[in-house]
Amino acid sequence: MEYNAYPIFIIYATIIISFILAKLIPLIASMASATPNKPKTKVLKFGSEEDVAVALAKYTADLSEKYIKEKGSFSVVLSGGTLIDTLRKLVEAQYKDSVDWSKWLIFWVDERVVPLDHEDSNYLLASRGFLSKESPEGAADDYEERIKQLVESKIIPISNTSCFPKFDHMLLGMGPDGHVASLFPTRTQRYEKKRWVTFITDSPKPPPPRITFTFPVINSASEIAMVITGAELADATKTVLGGGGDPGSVPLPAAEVSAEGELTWFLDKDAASKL
Ligand SMILES: O=C(O)[C@H](O)[C@@H](O)[C@H](O)[C@H](O)COP(=O)(O)O
Repeated sequence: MEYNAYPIFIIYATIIISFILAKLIPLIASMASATPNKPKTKVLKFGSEEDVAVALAKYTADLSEKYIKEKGSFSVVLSGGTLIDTLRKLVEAQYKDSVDWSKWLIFWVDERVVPLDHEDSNYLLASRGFLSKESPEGAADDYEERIKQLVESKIIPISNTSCFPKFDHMLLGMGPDGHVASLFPTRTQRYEKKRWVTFITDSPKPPPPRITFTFPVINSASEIAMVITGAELADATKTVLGGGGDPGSVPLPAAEVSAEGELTWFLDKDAASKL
């Protein structure tokens, strides 16, 4: 009787193919579901504004060391308002001498179009606590032109993803209405998609004339810290982070912030009280 090895071969082949498929299918499924480079968001809750200030100083000093080691400079974009005071720990002894300030490139995410010595100037606020122009439109054009010069001289890179300037670290505040920078819920500047810097002449938050980075620039940053302290921000924080807000309503500007690297929310107990 001729021994037919054919069925045995089929059985072995079926076993081997089944084994390979059992390994491959989960791998293909995980690769298909993986979201390429999905930016990360972290929410850190602290007991007090003082605790936020301590953590924010360490976070910023660590990023400063990382980026200066990687690229020889550290481009930092600051919001105005209470953020500057919450950065106060960075100029205390622990970091004052260890941070390589000479490699920092400091920018403002927005500025009030007032003389640099005006009480409302973010520059004055930062130059006091931490570091004016013709029209708001002219100031916006000037600021954008200066950033373009820094991009041309390769001091500020362009994001390969967005083709907008890519800052290392942005520190943003938020208003009770959910605005960030000078991008307000009820103003059109929040929808600007081409300009790097735009202007507003009727800011709901005084003073009315301001210039501001646009969302394409903000969302091209490597790291963004949303520094949110105080009970007056609890509602907006809940709307953005706690799934609040009316279904179908236009998201708050703060909800549209994303970083190409990591977005970290620093909340004190009061701001996080409704989460
Ligand atoms: O120039 C500004 O006013 C800021 O850039 C603005 O976006 C600020 O960060 C928020 O309004 C929060 O301000 P406070 O921290 O002062 O509440």
